[in-house]
Amino acid sequence: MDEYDLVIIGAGPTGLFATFLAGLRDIKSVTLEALDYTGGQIPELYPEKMVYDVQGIPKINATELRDKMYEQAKLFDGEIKLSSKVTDIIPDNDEYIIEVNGVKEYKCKAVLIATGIGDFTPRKIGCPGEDEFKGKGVDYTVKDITKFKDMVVAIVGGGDSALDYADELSGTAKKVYVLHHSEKFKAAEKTLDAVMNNKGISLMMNTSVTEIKGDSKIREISTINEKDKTTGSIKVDALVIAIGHVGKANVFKSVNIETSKNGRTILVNNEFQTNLKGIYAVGDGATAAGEPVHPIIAIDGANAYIAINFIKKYLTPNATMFGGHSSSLNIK
Ligand SMILES: Cc1cc2nc3c(=O)[nH]c(=O)nc-3n(C[C@H](O)[C@H](O)[C@H](O)COP(=O)(O)OP(=O)(O)OC[C@H]3O[C@@H](n4cnc5c(N)ncnc54)[C@H](O)[C@@H]3O)c2cc1C
Repeated sequence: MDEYDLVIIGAGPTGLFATFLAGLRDIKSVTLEALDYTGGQIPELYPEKMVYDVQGIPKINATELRDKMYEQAKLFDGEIKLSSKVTDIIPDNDEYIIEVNGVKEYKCKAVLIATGIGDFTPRKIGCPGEDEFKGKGVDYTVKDITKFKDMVVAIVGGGDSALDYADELSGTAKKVYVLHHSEKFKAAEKTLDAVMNNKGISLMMNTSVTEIKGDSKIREISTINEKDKTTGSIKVDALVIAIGHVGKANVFKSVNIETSKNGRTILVNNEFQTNLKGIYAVGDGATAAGEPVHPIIAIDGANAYIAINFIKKYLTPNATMFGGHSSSLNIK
């Protein structure tokens, strides 16, 4: 069994930065990622979007940002293992044994959980036809806009993802509908403005999808107005269901890690330690307040910086808390 000081679970933006930081602080680490690629939400949910809110980078394509994060993570030869889903964390005296894909693979002194929104299980509508037409016109993300060229597309949802997709697709699709079950959207002001001012998008408030119909592919959706209960139908070529993910803080059966009331995030203290000694959590899937207040790369990264410093102190009690400015470290 390979032994490490630290096992980092998840190679999304937070896990990648933590990998770099562990190297910066001379912590022997391995990062385990369930998927066969790194970057977490970026490749999964917005590979083609531009990102503007990373310090020092005015504007960058999300996939390019992920590639740079990977390059940074590998600066100190930090080990990153793909297709490695952590299925359990087993206490072993003061250490932990990490089970990967059902097999006990690693032993470590500390664990940093950076599993974000989990394994990207999309929330479903739960109507007839949803499973039948999945992949035959029913999608849960938009990864390639060109796939929707000249199509009539209905998008279900009222948050940032749904409205972003609508705005993006309106330039490529023939027609875009947004169906939202309530009368208020839950999106950022700028996103909302863009959609409200986009004449290519038809907004259908208080509207839910009740059935998805078709033959070898989707042809039509049935709808209901939640307020006056009138029913209707729309002929569509594609349906994008963007109503979030079933976020569930990872449950590792051999340890009882405390989570928020809704079970979606792991609770941490101001050192990013969970209720268990030696197990830390950071990123979109960890919070002191129940829900992540700022689920963005810069904040998650800053928190990873603090977490790694506390982990360093945990592993080496006489180490200094701050490892020094990177510009002073003579990194080759
Ligand atoms: C549409 C959209 C646009 C966004 N735009 C921006 C933006 O412009 N700027 C910004 O700063 N932020 C943006 N974000 C948010 C940003 O992507 C997240 O804050 C960030 O991805 C969180 O990183 P994370 O590593 O904590 O979690 P995640 O990105 O969710 O990554 C977690 C990783 O852990 C892995 N994992 C889960 N369980 C296990 C397991 N048991 N074993 C091994 N691996 C596991 C997952 O496969 C995943 O790769 C956006 C998010 C979305 C959805």
